[in-house]
Amino acid sequence: MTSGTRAGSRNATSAFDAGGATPVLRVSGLEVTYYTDLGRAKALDDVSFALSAGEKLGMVGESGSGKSTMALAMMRMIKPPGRIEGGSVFIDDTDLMAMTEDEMRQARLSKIAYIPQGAMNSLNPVTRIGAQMVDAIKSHSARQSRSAIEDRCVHALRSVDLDPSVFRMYAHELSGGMKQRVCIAIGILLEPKVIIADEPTSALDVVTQRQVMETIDRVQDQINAAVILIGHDMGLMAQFVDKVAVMYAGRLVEVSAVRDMFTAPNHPYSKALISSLPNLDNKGVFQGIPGLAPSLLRLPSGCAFHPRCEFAMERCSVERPEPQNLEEGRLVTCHLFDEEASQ
Ligand SMILES: Nc1ncnc2c1ncn2[C@@H]1O[C@H](COP(=O)(O)OP(=O)(O)OP(=O)(O)O)[C@@H](O)[C@H]1O
Repeated sequence: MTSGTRAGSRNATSAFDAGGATPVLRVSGLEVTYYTDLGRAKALDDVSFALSAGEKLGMVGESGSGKSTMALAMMRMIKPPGRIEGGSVFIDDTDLMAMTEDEMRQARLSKIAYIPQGAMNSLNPVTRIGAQMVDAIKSHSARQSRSAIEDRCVHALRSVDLDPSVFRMYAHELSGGMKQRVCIAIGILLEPKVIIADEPTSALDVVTQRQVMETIDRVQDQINAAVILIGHDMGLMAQFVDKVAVMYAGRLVEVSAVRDMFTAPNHPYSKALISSLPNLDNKGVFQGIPGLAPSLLRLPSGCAFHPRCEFAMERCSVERPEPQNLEEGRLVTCHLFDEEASQ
C-alpha cells in the first residue's frame, strides 16, 4: 500500500536530505523527558531532520504531540520538570547542545530565533515597541551606536511592512496582525539562520493570517533563513511550506515534501490527517480521526499509533518502528515499510 520507496538506509539520522543542498540545520536524535509526579513523559523521542537555507518546514500534529517541546529544546529553553536527555542541533558546524550557557544566550536571536505561541500578547504593554527592539539588539551587540541600532530596528519594521512610526508606539495601539509582525521583526533583527514560529497565526482572522504568512515568506527571502512553522492548520501550511513534518506522541512519523504529503502521504496517521480535512467531496464536513491521542505517561506498546491505525498488523502492537529514509528525502516511521523492504 505504500507509495514511497526505500533508499536502502534504515538509519534516519545518517541521511540528512535537505533537498539536495547542504543543510544549514541538522537536528539529530533529540530527546526530551518531563519528570512529573504522575511519571515520566517522553515528549520528544529520537527526533531527527534537516533543513537547508531558504527552506520552510511545517510541523503538524495533534495537541500534546511535542511540537512546542521540539522548538523549546532546539532553543535550549526546556524548563524543569523537563530535561533534554540527548541529541544534537547543528547550525552549520556548531552544535547548540554543546555550547556554554553564555554562548547559547548569544546564539538565540543571532543564529536561531523563536517566535513563541502567543508572542504578540507577551509584548511589554508599558514599554514602547522601539525600546523592546533596541533591548533585544543591545543584549547581543552592546557596542553599536544608538543610531545604528535604531536604523536596524526601523529596517526590520519596514521588512515586515510596518511604518517606522510603530517604533514609538505601544502594543495596545496596534492590531493583532501588527503585533504579530512586530514579533517577526524582533525575530529577524539579527538575521538568524533559523527561525521557529510557533502557531504564528492562531487568534488572527483568516485575512490577517494570510498576511502574516506572506510576511514570513518575504522576510525569509530577504535573509535566506530556514524556517520552521508550527501549527495545526494543514490548509494554511499547504500554501506556504516546502516540507511537512508530522509528529505523533513525541516522534516524527513522517517528513515529506508538501506536494507528496498532500497527494500521497505515507504514514497512516498522515493519511488520516489529510483525509480528515474538509473538501468538496465530503461537503466541507470535518471528519476527525477515530480514537484519542495517547497520554505520554501510558503509551501503547510497539507503535504508539497502532490502536488508531486502520492498517495495524500484529507486530505493530509489539515492535516499535524505527524512522527510515525513503527516496526523495522522505522519512517515515512505520512497519508497513519494513514489509515492503523484506519482499
Ligand atoms: N511543563 C510540563 N510538565 C509536564 N509535562 C509537560 C510539560 N510541558 C509539556 N509536557 C508534556 O509534553 C507533551 C508535549 O507538549 P507540547 O506542548 O510540546 O505539545 P504540542 O504539540 O506543542 O501541543 P499544542 O499543539 O497543544 O501546543 C504534553 O503532552 C505533555 O505530556
